[in-house]
Amino acid sequence: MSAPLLEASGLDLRFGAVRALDGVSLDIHPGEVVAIVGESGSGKSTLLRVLAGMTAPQAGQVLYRDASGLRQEIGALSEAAKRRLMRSEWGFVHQNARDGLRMGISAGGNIGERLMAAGGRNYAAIRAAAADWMARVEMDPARIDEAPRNFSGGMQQRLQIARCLVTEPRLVFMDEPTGGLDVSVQARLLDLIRGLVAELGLAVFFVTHDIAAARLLAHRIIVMRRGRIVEEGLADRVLDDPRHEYTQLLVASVLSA
Ligand SMILES: Nc1ncnc2c1ncn2[C@@H]1O[C@H](COP(=O)(O)OP(=O)(O)OP(=O)(O)O)[C@@H](O)[C@H]1O
Repeated sequence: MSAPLLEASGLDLRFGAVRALDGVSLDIHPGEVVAIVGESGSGKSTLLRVLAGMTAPQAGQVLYRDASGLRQEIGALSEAAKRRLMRSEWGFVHQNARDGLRMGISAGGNIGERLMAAGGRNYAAIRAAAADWMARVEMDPARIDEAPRNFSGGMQQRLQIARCLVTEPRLVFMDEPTGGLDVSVQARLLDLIRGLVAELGLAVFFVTHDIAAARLLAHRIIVMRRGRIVEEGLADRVLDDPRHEYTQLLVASVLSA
């Protein structure tokens, strides 16, 4: 197997008396999709933010192997270096599309801006790429000049995904990417994400409450409870043969829902 893209070890983070992360270690390999599941408050979003360098852990480290093969400790990078990484090799899809879009500029501008941040300068080519990406996420490219507020929640989420993927990052973090959307919209969006992730060979960490989404998208599942990893393994194994009592409860609560 190829060397890990990202390796986290011994991550600890407390908020007062709450241990949001308690000795978390994990890794992800190129092209691997890892779902982080667990009940509300188990530390999923905190873990994602720490892995993406948005929040510093109180102990432990996150190492990232960049496109040139260099292993970098995320906590030791300057803010500018982290922003560069986020513009080029990484992407982040927020639960709320508004957190990942610029609401004041057009749909095409939202996608094109990320290409320009990555060094694109040819306006016609950027606009063509933006239109192409709108089509890839099943949006109407004729609406390229419309502002995000004109689009439904599901369409805004598609736009956020297009903005994130247009630069073909190596590693994408997704925090409940279909949370808050209607169930029918969620299903189509999950299908779309699954297709794009496979086509681009992306490595993805994605946080979800939704065991069905984890089954659909993930190769591997990490189960968190009270800031700790209680179980991890291949998605089918974890869901069909959960070993930890807590995972059994999570899976059973979905089956009986
Ligand atoms: N900035 C913060 N200040 C104080 N406590 C926090 C902060 N962020 C998270 N916590 C606490 O840390 C714990 C883990 O929170 P986190 O948001 O990571 O859980 P989660 O599994 O993502 O939950 P949810 O599914 O509800 O988003 C919770 O008890 C939460 O209240």
